[in-house]
Amino acid sequence: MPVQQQVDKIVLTHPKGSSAEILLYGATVISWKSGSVPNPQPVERLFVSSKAALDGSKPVRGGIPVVFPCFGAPTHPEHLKLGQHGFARSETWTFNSIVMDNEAGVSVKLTLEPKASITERYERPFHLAYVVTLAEHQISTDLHVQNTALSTTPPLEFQALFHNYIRAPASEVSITPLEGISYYDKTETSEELRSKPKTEQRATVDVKKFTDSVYEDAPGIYEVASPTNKVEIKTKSFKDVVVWNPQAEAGSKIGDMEAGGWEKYVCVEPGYVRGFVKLEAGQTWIGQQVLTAKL
Ligand SMILES: O=P(O)(O)OC[C@H]1O[C@H](O)[C@H](O)[C@@H](O)[C@@H]1O
Repeated sequence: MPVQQQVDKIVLTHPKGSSAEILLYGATVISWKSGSVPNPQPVERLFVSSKAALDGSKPVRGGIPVVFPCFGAPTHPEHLKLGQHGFARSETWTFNSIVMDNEAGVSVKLTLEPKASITERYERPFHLAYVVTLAEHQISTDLHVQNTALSTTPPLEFQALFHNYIRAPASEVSITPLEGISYYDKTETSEELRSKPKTEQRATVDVKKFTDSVYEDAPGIYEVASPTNKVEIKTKSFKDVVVWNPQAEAGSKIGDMEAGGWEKYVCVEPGYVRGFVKLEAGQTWIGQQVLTAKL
């Protein structure tokens, strides 16, 4: 069966051999196994910590967590009761439907609407739909945000981001093309330095040291390359991208990170995180990424 509905997750299987697993908790993609043109045998492309909780007790340390409506600690007045990265990654979504099931792609839709656990911390009405589509060498994730409020209310203001943990040796991985793009360095020691933009000088960005960089107005198409995995990330409506690897310096302090886990991945996270999307009542915004296995 190309779409298998289990108690806690949806498993997608493509007729050409690729597969994906989506946890209903957080709509988190926790596995994407894909071959590529040069290497047709499917292999795991995402990193999930062996210490990650998959039982809904906390956001998943790995895969593709969905960040909404705030990135990092909340700054918007409507988000102040929310935790880091908002609520989308820590709520259980509903399996809505199979969108497509053929050789071109196997696609499902999950949804999230206001419920008590959300409305006690966040008052704005919204409808989220998340469409995950698996193709032979690709997975795409589309987040549809609808402002379901009455037309007299002010726009819905939010941030959104896909927190991709791409499996790759951190000592060898490079991310391109970010040269010349301005970024905010969250590893800096003071708020003053963290809020001062720097300009990326490197033709290829690496994560050999603790890295937490928010690139603003980035190209929207990236290559994450290492000797064992190469993934292209093509995005729509996400003007920013975050590159994060904690290395031992910060990684050893993360409770659900396996020992040395930071050596096995890089997070390359397309998002709209500098400023806010402003969505008028009745309107829908779509943020999208397509990940393509290239090696
Ligand atoms: O530990 P989490 O809440 O999952 O956040 C993990 C990381 O997410 C992003 O990459 C942020 O830029 C980092 O500052 C943060 O440490």
